[in-house]
Amino acid sequence: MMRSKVLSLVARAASNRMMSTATKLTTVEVNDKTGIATLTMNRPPVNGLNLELLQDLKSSIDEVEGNKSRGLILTSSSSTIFSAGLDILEMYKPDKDRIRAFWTQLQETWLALYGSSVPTAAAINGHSPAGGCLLATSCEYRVMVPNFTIGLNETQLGIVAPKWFMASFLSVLPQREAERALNQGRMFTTEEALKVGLIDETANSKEEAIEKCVAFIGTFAKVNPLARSLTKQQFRAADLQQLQNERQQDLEKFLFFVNQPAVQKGLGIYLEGLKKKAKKQ
Ligand SMILES: CCCC/C=C\CC(=O)SCCNC(=O)CCNC(=O)[C@H](O)C(C)(C)COP(=O)(O)OP(=O)(O)OC[C@H]1O[C@@H](n2cnc3c(N)ncnc32)[C@H](O)[C@@H]1OP(=O)(O)O
Repeated sequence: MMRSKVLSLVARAASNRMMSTATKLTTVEVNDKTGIATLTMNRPPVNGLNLELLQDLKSSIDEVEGNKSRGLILTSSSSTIFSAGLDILEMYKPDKDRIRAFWTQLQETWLALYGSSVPTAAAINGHSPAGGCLLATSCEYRVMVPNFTIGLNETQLGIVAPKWFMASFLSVLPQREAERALNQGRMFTTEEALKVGLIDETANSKEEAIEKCVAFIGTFAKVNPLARSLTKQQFRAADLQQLQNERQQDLEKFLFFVNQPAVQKGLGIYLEGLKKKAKKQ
């Protein structure tokens, strides 16, 4: 029996970057029986990671860290999309101040999720390109529903994944597979992702994916929580420290890159393609 405690009701949804409405973008529900928190992204239509969703994700992760949950499961309220990755509208013809806040928030959210002290798992119940894959690979375990795709497709958009995106990817895949997939901007089907080790298990539904994530988190039931979390943090310390040390340079590098006319042009063409495809459907 699940007592649904909505711990994080967050405001400021913005499907248009200038507009804010009082919609919650993430919810956290803690299961009374298992003590495990399910963090659900809820920014239709595709859980595009804009500034507000990233802020909400970060505060939800902080909440889970603070409420003594036994683990965190990240999932989506959509039936077909886990997350479409970064909201391209944040990067295309960007507002100067907002894009700084956006990238800084992305860094903070990644540091919180990748460095989380609680066991983390992703129930990937839909497509998970780019930033969506970053969130999934920041977790310790991934269960994915069939007929979707996952991967870091940045090169397909003419952009370059930063080092810390690569670090998350490399924490899951061997260097050779990771390098090839990133260079190709490859999107893996669920089956391909399982074969290569990008995901750990498949499940036939979101519910089953969550059950499998719960079972993974349950494997730590008899492990000392402090020893477990310190061990995890030691494994991840170098990646986390590298971004901490280079946060300002990473931001400036991103701003320089994204403002290049050729990059702006590429993003514009990519967006146009997405919109045309959406209209045809
Ligand atoms: C130096 C920079 C480093 C940056 C590092 C990371 C970069 C990223 O994360 S960039 C984002 C990369 N993401 C993608 O390439 C995914 C693009 N989207 C898709 O492939 C599909 O939308 C998806 C498979 C996720 C879902 O397909 P559908 O269910 O068929 O939906 P639609 O394609 O019809 O999309 C609906 C609606 O959403 C808009 N959309 C989709 N993705 C994005 C996005 N990432 N950012 C902004 N907007 C997005 C799409 O244009 C449609 O809009 P409307 O036409 O207005 O309805």
